[in-house]
Amino acid sequence: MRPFPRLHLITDTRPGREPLAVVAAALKVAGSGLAVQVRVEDGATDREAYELAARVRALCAEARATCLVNDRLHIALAVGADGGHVGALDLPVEAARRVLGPRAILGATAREPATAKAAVDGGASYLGVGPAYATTTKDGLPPPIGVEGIAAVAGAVGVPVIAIAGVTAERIPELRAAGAYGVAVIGALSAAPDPYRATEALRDALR
Ligand SMILES: Cc1ncc(COP(=O)(O)OP(=O)(O)O)c(N)n1
Ligand SMILES: Cc1ncsc1CCOP(=O)(O)O
Ligand SMILES: [Mg+2]
Repeated sequence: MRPFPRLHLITDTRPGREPLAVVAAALKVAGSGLAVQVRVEDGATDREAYELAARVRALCAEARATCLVNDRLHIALAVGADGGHVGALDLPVEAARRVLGPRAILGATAREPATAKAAVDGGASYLGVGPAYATTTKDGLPPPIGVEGIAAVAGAVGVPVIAIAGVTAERIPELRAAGAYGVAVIGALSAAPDPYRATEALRDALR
């Protein structure tokens, strides 16, 4: 079985972004060390989400990388993704586990130890923990929990903690020192002038 990836790239489908080009560049660098999470804007149709997920899934399969789908678990199943990710406004973790089945990868969002433990008890196989730092990528987030918050969650659970929000290559050492297994990024790759080079920097910082 592949080791669980430490670098998670979440697709950026906002206007002007090029999610598939960014995914292709990141896969060239990180290959099986990458998980790509297909995330579309709330207003996207299921058809749009399916078409993007099917293309990402094919690119991931070629590179032996992990493919996850955010929120829309029927699309994860439809494209044969490796799993999905749910948060507080999505299916409850237990229900998500029933939908995906016992072997799928299931991520859940948590920002503090109690919800993290409940998610693991409900069947989460990894946790997306944050916001670690401030970010402009997503509106309406609660205040950042910082490396202390990451450490509190990482110390409370036995599944991989993936730190999210405002993550850069420079911040990876302190996140790893706090107990994060890996990181999830949008802007660090999607807004990079050279996503290939930016993936190299993230990958090297995670080694
Ligand atoms: C790895 C990872 N961590 C957290 C999230 C956020 O999920 P959620 O809280 O459900 O918010 P949306 O991404 O659905 O807007 C994530 N997607 N991935
Ligand atoms: C989807 C999501 N959920 C919490 S923060 C976030 C976006 C993180 O984006 P960035 O890596 O650009 O800060
Ligand atoms: Mg969600």
